Amino acid sequence: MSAPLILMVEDDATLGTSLQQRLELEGFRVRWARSAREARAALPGAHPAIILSDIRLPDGDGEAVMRSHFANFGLVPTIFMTAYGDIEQAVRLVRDGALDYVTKPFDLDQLVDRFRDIVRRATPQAIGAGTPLGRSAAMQPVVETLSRAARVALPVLLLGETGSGKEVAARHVHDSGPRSSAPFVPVNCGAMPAELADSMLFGHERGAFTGAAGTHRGLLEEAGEGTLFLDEIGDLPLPLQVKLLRVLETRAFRRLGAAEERGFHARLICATNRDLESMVAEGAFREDLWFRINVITCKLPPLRERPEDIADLMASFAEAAAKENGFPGVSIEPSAIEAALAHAWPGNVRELLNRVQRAVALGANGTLTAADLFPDGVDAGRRQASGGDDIDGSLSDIREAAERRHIVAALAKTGGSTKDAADLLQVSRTTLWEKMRRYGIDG
Ligand SMILES: Nc1ncnc2c1ncn2[C@@H]1O[C@H](COP(=O)(O)OP(=O)(O)OP(=O)(O)O)[C@@H](O)[C@H]1O
Repeated sequence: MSAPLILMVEDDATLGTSLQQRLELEGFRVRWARSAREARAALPGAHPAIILSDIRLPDGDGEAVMRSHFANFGLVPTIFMTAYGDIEQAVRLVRDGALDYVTKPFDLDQLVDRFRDIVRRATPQAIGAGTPLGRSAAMQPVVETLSRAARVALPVLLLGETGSGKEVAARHVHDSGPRSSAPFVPVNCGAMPAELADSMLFGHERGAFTGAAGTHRGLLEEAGEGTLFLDEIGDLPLPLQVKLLRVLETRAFRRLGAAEERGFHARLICATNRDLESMVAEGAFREDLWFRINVITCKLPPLRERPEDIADLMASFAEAAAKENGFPGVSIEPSAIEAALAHAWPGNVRELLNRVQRAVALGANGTLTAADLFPDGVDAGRRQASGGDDIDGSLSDIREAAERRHIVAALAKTGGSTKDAADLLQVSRTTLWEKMRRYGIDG
């Protein structure tokens, strides 16, 4: 795969040069436009993974460039660079579809981390049918429901906290079913600027509105016979909820400005971390749409409720991160697994992935320690896990939780061998089996 392309729009030669050098060092390709005119000329054929743009340009502003590009070619993750005083404009830009803005002078390390995250999220190869969703007891009913869902074309609604793996689950359903060779089209409903949302979803004909220079296929059309994944469906504005409902009822839609209808053939998967039922009760989400999308419902458990998966995920994230950084391999210290098991993971699998990637990239000697994983302090993680200074649970609850964590860590260290884990824990294999059964740990 070629290096991700960043289209940088910046008229300041000094800042532009240092950004270009640093980004290229980090493995990105950079195309540098020094004015609004150059950006407009470069954008249509460039297909950048990310746009990094100054707001004020000598011959215009980045805002106008972004709007016309989004209107004609769809959203591209865009980060604006602003000087003090442009903040109001930057906030408006984010509301209109830009991903974020940074205030000059900004921290380049953080910007590079952000870019990596954007590229990773947009790269589907890390997930799919081949991704083990999890071996834990809490994930088993989820895996079964998703496998059954893959075989039928009914709508699926995925619920769960942010970062718990809803998009991974959606791709899994798509990749495991008969539509796997057709497109999987993810749409972040929360990130669609209101005035472009119609055109992004349904497409438009040339001249359908000011600025519509050519025809544009919308996301419904892009999905073809594949899967349309509507992430953050709870953020879909009410007028669009009405339009989506009509599409689901008639299985047809119309491009903006078009006379004829087109068939909608894709399978629908929706996801949200919001409480749709309460939204329905409050009138913020249409009940009829909720009935339509809520056919097969599946709740992804938060990572803290599936501790048996933590060691597996750490191992696979560490291996991938080592490969990405050109390291021969990484060994994970038991203390790191212990610390991970004690952490509350408010950001779920995404937080684990980010922590492991950072730990592998910055750690030394090919070993991942608890301190690498929690540079902010292992104790901070523990406190969160146990709910601050509250003394919660009896002594035996706490002893059992610690015993369980220890067994999971030993099994992870021995690659699942109960014999070696029993040796490590200095108990008989029978004792180990009994405890595994009692704590619901898979062998
Ligand atoms: N089983 C898994 N195996 C590998 N990676 C995973 C797994 N589950 C989640 N991830 C990774 O964790 C991150 C978050 O997952 P995902 O985007 O699916 O979560 P989400 O619930 O859709 O989050 P949000 O609600 O914020 O959209 C992604 O980088 C994803 O690749």
